Amino acid sequence: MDVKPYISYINNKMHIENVSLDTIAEQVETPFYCYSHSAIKASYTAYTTAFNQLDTMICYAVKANSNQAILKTLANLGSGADVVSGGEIRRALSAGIPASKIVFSGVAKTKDEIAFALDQGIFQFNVESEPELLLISQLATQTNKLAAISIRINPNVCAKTHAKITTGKSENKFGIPITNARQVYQYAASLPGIKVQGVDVHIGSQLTDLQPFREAFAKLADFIAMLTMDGHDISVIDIGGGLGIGYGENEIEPDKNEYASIVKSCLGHLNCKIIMEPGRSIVGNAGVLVSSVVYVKKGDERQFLIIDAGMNDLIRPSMYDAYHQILPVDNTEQEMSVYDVVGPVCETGDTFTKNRELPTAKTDDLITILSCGAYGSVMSSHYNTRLNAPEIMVNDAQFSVIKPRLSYEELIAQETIPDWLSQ
Ligand SMILES: Cc1ncc(COP(=O)(O)O)c(C=O)c1O
Ligand SMILES: N[C@@H](CCCC[NH3+])C(=O)O
Repeated sequence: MDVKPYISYINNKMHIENVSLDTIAEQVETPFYCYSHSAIKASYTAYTTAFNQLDTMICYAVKANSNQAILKTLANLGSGADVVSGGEIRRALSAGIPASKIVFSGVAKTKDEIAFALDQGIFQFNVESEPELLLISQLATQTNKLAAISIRINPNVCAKTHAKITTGKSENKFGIPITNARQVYQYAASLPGIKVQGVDVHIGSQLTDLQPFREAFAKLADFIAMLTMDGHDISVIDIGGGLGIGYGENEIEPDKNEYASIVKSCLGHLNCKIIMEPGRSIVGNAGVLVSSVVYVKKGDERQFLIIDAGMNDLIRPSMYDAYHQILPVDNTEQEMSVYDVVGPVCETGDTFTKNRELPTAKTDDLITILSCGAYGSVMSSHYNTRLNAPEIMVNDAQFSVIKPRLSYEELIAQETIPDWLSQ
């Protein structure tokens, strides 16, 4: 029985590809993240297939999951990287993604980060403000470099997604309002050390309705036509990321072919290189979080399934009220119970779901939280001095630990007590 591509029940045990999750749990201990190498490859390839009629470069959004093994998987497929910090540039380079395929987004690029990116020779800066543009120009001029830039346009489009991950409305901090972007392009063209090569847009994340993309890309096409009339040579269009995934059971995912045809119909006639920055839609459904039941606690009104993964491991439910499917690793239990699934952290918000009907569970049973490959491990913390959930990658019948669990000693050793405090 297939749960997601490359995640299925074989002999009543949930498997990622051909490895049973309980086999991994015996060796690694819960909680842990587990990713399917083949699922990542399949979603990347779905993009290249859908976009095969356009000149495209996929720059995987590193923020979604920046583990070196994930980046290496994508580097091997030819992917570039969309990065938002000097740290992410270093991660991408270290996994073998060449600087010539790196685009640098983000509203707060610092002097050091810009200098490093210039030094490495990245493909382009996606500029988000005038002061940033000036700083890039100054740093490029000082080092005799030419910085290729796109300006991120804020098209003031409603992305119809969660308010906390909407980025293309005028009240959001991202990009330059489309209403004054034309002047900013003129300003950019007047600056030394700057090569204006493109236009960039990213309106939000987890978009399941494609209409907002159509709206944004149509605005972008008109805007590019105006830039061309103004004498700018626009050869690159960065359409950002944002394509959503199915989190619910049997939820239909937005179709990549339909997305590609929208891009083609809105922007194809401009004959530019199309950059895209997908994150979640590459890794989101390729990963799960596996956890054990610690206790089943009966309250007056509710029954709590207390598990050993917490909001420090996966913050999406507490932060965005995000829905994640929860399934047992062993699916033989037929009886159902209603639970609030909660973690060990001392916060009421450490709740994965409320009133969810799940197979009746007991201490030590393994459960899986699905769709955790994106914005899972990368957003985790050590809150409550909890050790990180290790990350595992499965490839067919083999699996490898791609990030180990730190020990308590290693965790505590990251801090120092000043001499003047020691007695
Ligand atoms: C500039 C930029 N590009 C790409 C992404 C990746 O988005 P997603 O993971 O929704 O594809 C984000 C995150 O929303 C982003 O801010
Ligand atoms: N962290 C968000 C996505 C943010 C996208 C980054 N621009 C999530 O978990 O859904």
